[in-house]
Order: sequence, then structure tokens, then C-alpha cells
Amino acid sequence: MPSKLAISYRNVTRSFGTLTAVDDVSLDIAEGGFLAIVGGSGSGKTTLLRLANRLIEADRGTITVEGADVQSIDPVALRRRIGYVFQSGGLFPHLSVADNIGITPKLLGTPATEIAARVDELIELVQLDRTAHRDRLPEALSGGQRQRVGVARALAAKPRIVLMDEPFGALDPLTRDALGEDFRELHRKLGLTTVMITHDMTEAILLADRIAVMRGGKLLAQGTPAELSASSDAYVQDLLRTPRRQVERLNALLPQSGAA
Ligand SMILES: Nc1ncnc2c1ncn2[C@@H]1O[C@H](COP(=O)(O)OP(=O)(O)OP(=O)(O)O)[C@@H](O)[C@H]1O
Repeated sequence: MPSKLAISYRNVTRSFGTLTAVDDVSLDIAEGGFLAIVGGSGSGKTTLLRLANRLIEADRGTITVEGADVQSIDPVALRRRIGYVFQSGGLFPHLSVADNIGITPKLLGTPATEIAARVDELIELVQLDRTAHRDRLPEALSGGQRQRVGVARALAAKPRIVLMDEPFGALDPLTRDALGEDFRELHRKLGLTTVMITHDMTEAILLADRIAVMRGGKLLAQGTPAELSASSDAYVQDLLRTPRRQVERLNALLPQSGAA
């Protein structure tokens, strides 16, 4: 039986003036899937992502979320069902970590004691320190910690789908790697469907099950890392060159683990 779709784009187009940011894209994301959207600056990645929760509206085509046309769902209700993690964390600077995480439950009218318990649970889930971080302002956190708060906030209303716009892009490589791994584990543990934008093909290969490649608003290719690797498209092969080179360099420089 084919798996159910969390998000489905059918012939979706969105223009800004004369520029077609997303051009006739059809793409399915299965429930429980982890899709990375890869592509150069201005290729339409953010526009594609934001069409799913109606932060941007399509000019043409159809988008369904869990089987329902997004046009039939109130945008605010839709955004509560879909967590969103911004590149820079997107935290409210004047609110504490706890208040940032609890903002959606608060808007939903959840009782204060329930919010407090949920916030504590989420702080643990994203591996922050409850005593040290709960009452801090975002400015008193590292970039990695801020992104952990951003993830906790996105999960506060228990969404089944999470959209992430370059969530780890501004972080140093070690923090980025740790956060990526931790999020991948959360994705698995919570049974989420995740769509993540990244500039970094290596990150996409390491974290995602499937990769969609955008170029000039078009969906150029999609598939598992192995399927993309077999693609004859020159741009796709170009994108794969960096991870391939990294593997070769690392294999040449590091002693093979487990070698006799
Ligand atoms: N609100 C807007 N008004 C006008 N043009 C826009 C708007 N939003 C996006 N665009 C244009 O649409 C194109 C696609 O933008 P988009 O942000 O989707 O690309 P992207 O692949 O996410 O880029 P980046 O990696 O730099 O964030 C770009 O040329 C951008 O300038």
C-alpha cells in the first residue's frame, strides 16, 4: 500500500512581479519522511517551503497537507499544525526561553500550569538545561542553544509536520553536526514529517531520506541520495562533487577505523 502523503504539491507556481520564484513544481512528501530541499541562493527553496503553510500563497496549482487542500484550511490553524523553524531562530528577544517556547500554547489558551509542564518537557527534549536556560533571554544563549529553543518552540503545539529554513546554517560545523543529529533523532522519536532547506549537500545526504534539488524555481531532480548520485544532470553532479571530495579527502587523511 502506498504510504500516506503529508504534503503534496501539484503544478504549483508562484511569481513575484515578472520573476517566477516557484515554477510548476510537483512534489510529494510521505508521512514520516525527511526531505531536504537543496539549491543555490534565489532558487525558490524558501518560497516552496512557505507555500505549504500559506505564509506565501500559490498563483497556480494545488497544495495538500494530510490530504486536505490548504486553501480549505484557515492559515492560522494550518500554521499551528505545522511547526516552523527559522534560520536565525526567530525568537522574540524580549521573551525568556520559557516564554518563547510557550507562546503557541499560550495563544491557544492552554492553562498556565500545563504550559509550564510542556515547556519543561520541551527543554529536556531539545537537550537544554532547565535550571540554566529556562529563564534566560535569547541574547544570553549561544547560536546553537538559540536554535534548540527554536526547535522546541516549533514542537510546542505537537505538530506532525515540521518545516525548517536553513535551521543550522549559521552555526559552526561541530554545533551544526550535533544539532542535525539530535534533530534527526527527534524526527524519528516523534514520528515527524520534516522538510528542511539547506545549502549544504553533505548535510542533506547525512540527515534526509530524500533530497529535492531546486534551480531557477524548477524542481530539477528528486530522490534518495543514491538515486541522485545516479542522475545524469550536470548541476546535480556538481552539487554532489563537494561531498564526494570530502569523503575522498577524509579517507586519505584518516586511518581507516576497524582496519586490520
Ligand atoms: N516577497 C518577495 N518579493 C519579491 N521577490 C521575492 C520575494 N520573495 C522571494 N522573492 C524572489 O524569489 C526568488 C526565490 O526566492 P527564495 O527566497 O524562495 O529563494 P531561496 O532559494 O530560498 O534563496 P536563499 O537560499 O538565498 O534563501 C528570489 O529571486 C527572490 O528574490
